[in-house]
Amino acid sequence: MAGEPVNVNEFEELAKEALPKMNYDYFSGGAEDEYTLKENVEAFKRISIQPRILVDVSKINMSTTILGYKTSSPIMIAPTGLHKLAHPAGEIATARAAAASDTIMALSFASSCTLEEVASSCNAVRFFQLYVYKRRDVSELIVQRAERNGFKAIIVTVDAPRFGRREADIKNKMIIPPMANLKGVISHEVVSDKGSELQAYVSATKDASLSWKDIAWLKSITNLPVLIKGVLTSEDALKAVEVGVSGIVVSNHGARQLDYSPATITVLEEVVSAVQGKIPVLVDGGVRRGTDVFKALARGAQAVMIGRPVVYGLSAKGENGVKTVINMLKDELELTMALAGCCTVKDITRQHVRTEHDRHRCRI
Ligand SMILES: Cc1cc2nc3c(=O)[nH]c(=O)nc-3n(C[C@H](O)[C@H](O)[C@H](O)COP(=O)(O)O)c2cc1C
Ligand SMILES: CC(C)CC(=O)C(=O)O
Repeated sequence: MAGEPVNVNEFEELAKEALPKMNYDYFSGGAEDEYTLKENVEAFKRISIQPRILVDVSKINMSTTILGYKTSSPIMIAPTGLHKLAHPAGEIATARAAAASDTIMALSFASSCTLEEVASSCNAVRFFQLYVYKRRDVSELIVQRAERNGFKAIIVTVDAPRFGRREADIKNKMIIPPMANLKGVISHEVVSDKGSELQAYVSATKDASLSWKDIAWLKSITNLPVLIKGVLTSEDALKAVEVGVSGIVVSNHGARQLDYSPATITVLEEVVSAVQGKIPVLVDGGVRRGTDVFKALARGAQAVMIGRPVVYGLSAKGENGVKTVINMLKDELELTMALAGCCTVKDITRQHVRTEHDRHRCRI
C-alpha cells in the first residue's frame, strides 16, 4: 500500500502483506458463506446520521464509564485469541497500547501470553473472557487466576458451544497454536489430522452442555461481575437479566460461528429495549469507523468492542499499530460527535440516526 494508512480498513491490507496466509486467514475469516461477516459491516452503512446544527461543539468529551470504570471513550478491545500469530509480542503489545490510549481491554481465554504476563505488563483496565471447558475445574482455575491478577470482570462467551465452520482454516489445516493460560493445565493434543486442528481441539474441549442454569455456577465461583457475550435476541436478553448477569455483549463472534445470524447492529435495539436499562449492553461486530461507534451508541449501546482491526494493527505495526487503530477510531468518533452536534456521549440519542425501517415508516 502506498503511504501510511489513513483509516482502520487500510490496516487489513497491511496485515495481509505482513502475515503468513494461515495466520491472516484465521484472523480475517468467518463461518461458511461469510454472509454474516459482510453483513456486520454492511448493516452499519444502511444507517444514516441525522446531525443537529448550531450546537456549540468547541469542546467534545468522549469519556464514559463501563461497569463503573472510567475510560477515555466508549471503545473497547474485544477478546481475540492467539495474538502471537499476529506479532511476537502478542497480547502484551495489545495491552500496552490499551493502557497508553486509556482503553479497556478484554483478554481472550485463548491468549498467546498468560494472563499474568498481561496483568504485569500494563495498567489498563482489563476484563477477562472465559470459555467453559468440559473440565469445569480448568475454567474455574483460570477464573481464579484472572481475579487474583486484577481483571475486573468475567465475560463468558456463550455463542460457541461448538466451533463454527471456518472454511479457510479447514483448507489451511489450521494448527493449534499454544494457548498460554492452559500450559501445564490441560494438554493441546492433536485430535484430528484432517481439516482445522484448532476446530477439532476446541470442539473436543469446550462444554457443549453449558446452559442457563450454569450461570449461577459461574457467579458462585467468582466475586467479579459476569457479563454474557453472544446475545442476539430479546428473549435471551430477558433471560440474561433474570439470571442476574452484570452486562450483555450483543455479538455474533465476528461472524465466525453461526453464519446467517443477524448483523449485530440490526438486533442491538431489541436487546436494549428488552433490558430496559437494568444492565449495560455492549455490542461488537463490524465496527470500522467512528461513525459506526456513534450509530451503535445512538441505538442504545453503552460501548462497542473492536476485534479484527486491533489484530490487524498488531500484525502490521505491533503495539504502535494497535495504538494507531484505537486513536483513529477515537478521532473519527470525536469528529462525528462534533459534526452531529453532540458534545458528550450522553448527548447521542436515537433521534440522531435513521434506519431503513425509520425511513420506510416516514414514507407511509
Ligand atoms: C481472530 C479472532 C479471534 C477471536 N477470538 C475470540 C475469543 O477467543 N473469545 C471470544 O469470545 N471471541 C473471540 N472473537 C470474537 C471477538 O471477540 C468479537 O466478537 C469480534 O471479533 C467482533 O467483530 P469484528 O472482528 O468485526 O470487530 C474472535 C474474533 C476474531 C476475529
Ligand atoms: C482460539 C479460538 C478458540 C479463539 C476464538 O474464539 C476464535 O477464533 O473465534
